[in-house]
Amino acid sequence: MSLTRLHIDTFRNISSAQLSLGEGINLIYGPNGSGKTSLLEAIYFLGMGRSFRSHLSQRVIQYNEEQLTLFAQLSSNEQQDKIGLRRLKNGDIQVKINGENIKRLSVLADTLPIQVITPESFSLLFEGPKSRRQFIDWGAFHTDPHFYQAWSNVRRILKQRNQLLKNNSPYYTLQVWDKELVKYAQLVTEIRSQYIDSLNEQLKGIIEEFLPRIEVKVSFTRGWDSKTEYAGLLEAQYQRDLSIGYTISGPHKADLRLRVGNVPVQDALSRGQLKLLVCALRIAQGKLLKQQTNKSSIYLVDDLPSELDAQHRKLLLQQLSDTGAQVFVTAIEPAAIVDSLTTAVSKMFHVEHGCVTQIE
Ligand SMILES: Nc1ncnc2c1ncn2[C@@H]1O[C@H](COP(=O)(O)OP(=O)(O)OP(=O)(O)O)[C@@H](O)[C@H]1O
Repeated sequence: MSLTRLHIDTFRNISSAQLSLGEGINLIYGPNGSGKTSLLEAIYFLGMGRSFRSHLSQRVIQYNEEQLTLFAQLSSNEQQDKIGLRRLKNGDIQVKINGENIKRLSVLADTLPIQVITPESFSLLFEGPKSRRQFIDWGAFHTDPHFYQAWSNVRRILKQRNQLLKNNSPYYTLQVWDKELVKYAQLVTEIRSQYIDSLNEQLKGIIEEFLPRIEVKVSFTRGWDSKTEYAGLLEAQYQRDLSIGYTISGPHKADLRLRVGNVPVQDALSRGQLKLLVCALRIAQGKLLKQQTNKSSIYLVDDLPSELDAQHRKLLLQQLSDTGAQVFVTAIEPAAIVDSLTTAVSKMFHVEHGCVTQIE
């Protein structure tokens, strides 16, 4: 699966661009502040309905403009799909797939599985559990059709439950919610756990390439003590939950644990090694997606040369090529990427002051 065409209108400093894209590696180069990351961000926005840089979506609309428009043509297994997205300054978002209005952004995410590797990526390991949970849930969402609904239900029920706790409601009023919560929490946990097991299998060979002789263990914590039954725990923790007005344990507290021996990776690996580990995790996700669903990810790789030495840059590009995925990679100088590739670049784009030109 790959994007064959991309049209961008009034997105950050890109006023207008109509691009014909290549299947393998698409190299985007240009000076600082030219709009390279904005181009990657536009692809991400089209797949997720939000930015990977700013949580304020209106920031991506070009200054003094009222809206942004994105359009892409997607080719997968003989099928051609057209995706259009318009985001207005007032917050409205309109999405169309093959001319049909789409109400849920999850349909977009399902259509375009996007992976991002940026200089900020390694925060996955350092920031709070939210980004690590998002990492697990990206895989759970794309590989299990039941995950999205089960996780949406968990979040909805937790919201109701927390409201009841804030209102000092007696336990029996929570019980009916808890029954449902337990059911969906178990399903979410099962899917996440299975996903992490499969990911570990994929990861072994990839880590050997990226971090030879280092044994990284990836495990999953469900968000409550694994020896305790969730229903009983919710009842036992009712007074505590009531005092803080919030459900303290559950799948919303799940986390990914990454260790070398018994030591957390952030204390055991160098900064560069941590970045390689994040790359390995992303590649493993892409390979697993392909294996389990026959879908390919689209990789957005920002500012690669500044992050890795020449040998590891080569290794990462090789591994990305091996996934068969479409890759968009940015650099200030094209040589930094071209010299690290064993295969030819599929398409090359030069960006300057928001103007994107294809180099023949
Ligand atoms: N909403 C907006 N409207 C217009 N221009 C914007 C908007 N938001 C950001 N910009 C400008 O867009 C430019 C492009 O930024 P971008 O991060 O895409 O550049 P880049 O080529 O990736 O740079 P670098 O190599 O330094 O990472 C910046 O100069 C920024 O000031």
